[in-house]
Order: sequence, then structure tokens, then C-alpha cells
Amino acid sequence: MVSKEREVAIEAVLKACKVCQKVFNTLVKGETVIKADESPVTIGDFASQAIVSITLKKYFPDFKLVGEENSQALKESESLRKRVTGLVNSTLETNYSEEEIMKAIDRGTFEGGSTGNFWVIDPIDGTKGFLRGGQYAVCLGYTVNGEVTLGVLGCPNLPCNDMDEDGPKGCLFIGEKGYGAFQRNFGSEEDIPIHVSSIDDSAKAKFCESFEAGHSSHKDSAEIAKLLNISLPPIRIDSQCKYGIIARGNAQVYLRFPREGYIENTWDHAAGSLIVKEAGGIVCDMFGKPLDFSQGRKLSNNKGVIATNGIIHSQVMNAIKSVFKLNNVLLG
Ligand SMILES: Nc1ncnc2c1ncn2[C@@H]1O[C@H](COP(=O)(O)O)[C@@H](O)[C@H]1OP(=O)(O)O
Ligand SMILES: [Mg+2]
Repeated sequence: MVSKEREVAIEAVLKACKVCQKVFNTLVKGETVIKADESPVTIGDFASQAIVSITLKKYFPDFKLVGEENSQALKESESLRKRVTGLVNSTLETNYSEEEIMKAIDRGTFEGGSTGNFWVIDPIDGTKGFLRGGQYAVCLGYTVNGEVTLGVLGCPNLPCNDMDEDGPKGCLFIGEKGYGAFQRNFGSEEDIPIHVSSIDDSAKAKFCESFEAGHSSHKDSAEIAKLLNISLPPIRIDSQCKYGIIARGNAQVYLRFPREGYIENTWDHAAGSLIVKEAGGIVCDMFGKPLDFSQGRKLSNNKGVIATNGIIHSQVMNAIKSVFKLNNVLLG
């Protein structure tokens, strides 16, 4: 059974990916002088969130949305407002006013929490990857009583087949609680079931982590990889695409160790973590606690993120424990 939410989420994410690709092709490539407050990524973020919000409203008029963006910057800048409005209208072939676009973006100010149904959107996850022409994702999750039940990731630059850079690119990952995980390539209507890797020997495993060392300690993950006898170099890519490559078996371990004090946002993990779980993997924080999406806009009960194929999960958690004990970090 395919839920209405799932079909709507796919439509919303595909349209948002379209606007992101348009922004990249016309602004990132073409624009040489960019004002700080009107960077392509800012414009793309707002346009993507507006498109997702407008699409959700079409089918679910009372929807609630936890989104990364709000319209404050658009209220303060007429030219930003005009550009975002123009982009949304040209992509959707509509004629929304600037006020309607800002209202759509501001649907994303919902606080989330442990009760009721709401959507969670990261309009462009991996902004640095987006600007580099690397990996980024449009990430849409659906939460029921504090638990993610649906996740769709749109990954416009991700190779469709393994990590084959020479083949076709652009795919969706779809996960629905109890129904498994799927990949749908851009331009196709076929949902291909995906599953985590069956590798049971950590020495043969591949791990992935943030491209940006500032987002996750590369030093700690290298120590953990050494303990696990992982010899292959890490796959470093931006965004929730990392969850996608774990879910389809290109890597077995995703390690995320942010700096002390950093609390993750729910929109950075909602969709991807469900997709890995539905593909047969395990997702938790660095202490082994499940990610708790009932705490509002932040994962305030968690620290770091670990995703594995499940089979080598306990080995990975043991290696994490010993590395952080060695480094005198208090483990819960
Ligand atoms: N210091 C940080 N530590 C961990 N994650 C961060 C940090 N700063 C930003 N992020 C978030 O990490 C996500 C991208 O992570 P990755 O490294 O996996 O690509 C982004 O959503 C980004 O948030 P933002 O969307 O506000 O830029
Ligand atoms: Mg993000």
C-alpha cells in the first residue's frame, strides 16, 4: 500500500530538486559577483522550502512543517524576495505573490514535538557540497507522535549506480515505516527496493563521513576505523546522501562526531535515518541511544550519529567506546 503522504512527499522533493538544479545552473555557474546575503544557496534554500510547503498545502491544507528557513531575510530584502518568488513561479508554472511565497516559507516555523503529525524539511542539506557542485540533498520527513514514519531524500548529484561517477546521476531514496526502503532514479517511476550491505567482517567495510572536518571529527573516525581494521579510505561526502549510500549498501558505516556542544537539527537526520532503518540498518547516537525526534527542532537528547548495516553494529559501537575512553570522553 502506498500512502498519500508518500506520493506527495515524492512530488514535493522532485520539484524542490528541480529548483535547486536550476539555481546551480543559472546562479552558481553563471554568477560571478554574489552579495553575501543573496548567495545562490540562500536563494535556493528559500525557493526549495517554499516549493515543498506549497506542494504539501495542495494536498494537506492543515499540514504542519518544521523547516530550516523562515522569511525574515526576504522581508528585509526586496531583491531577494523578487528572485525567490520568480524562481518558485517559473519552476511551478504558477503566479504566487511575494506575500504568498513568504507565508509558504513561514509554515516551516512549527516547533515540532512529541504529539501529532508534522513534516520536517531541510530544503538544501549540504550547502557546501551544493556550491562545490558536489553532493547535497532535499530532505523531507514525516513524523507521527515523535517518530519518523516517512522519509524522502532527493539527491540530484548522486550517481544512480553504486558510486559510479561516469554513469547517470540523480536519485530519490524513499523509506516508509514498515514498508522498506527504495531508490527511484530521476526520470523513472520505478521504485527499486534497496537493502544495506551484508558484509559481516569489519575489515572489509567502508565508512563514510562529512566532507567538512568541521562537521565531524575525521581524527576520531580514523582511530575507530583503525580499531575495526578498516583499510579502505573513508567516503567523504556532504549531506544526508550518506544515509542513502548506507541504505543501498555502498558503505557499511556512517560516523558523525560533531564538536563539543553541537546539537543536531531534526531536519538533518529525520528522512535519512528512517531510510537506513527501513533498509535493514541501525541508526543511533554515539552512546548507542536511538535518535529522539520528539524533542522539537533539535535532537537535544542525542550526541553524534552512527549508522551501520546492523551486522557489524556492535563491533562499531565497541570501537567507539574504546576510542572515546582513550580520549577521556565521558560515555553515558
Ligand atoms: N559545526 C557543525 N557540526 C556538525 N554539523 C554541522 C555543523 N555546522 C553545520 N552543520 C550541519 O551539518 C549538515 C551537513 O552535514 P554534512 O557535513 O554531513 O554534509 C548541515 O545541515 C549543516 O547545517 P546547515 O544546514 O545549517 O549548514
Ligand atoms: Mg542541513
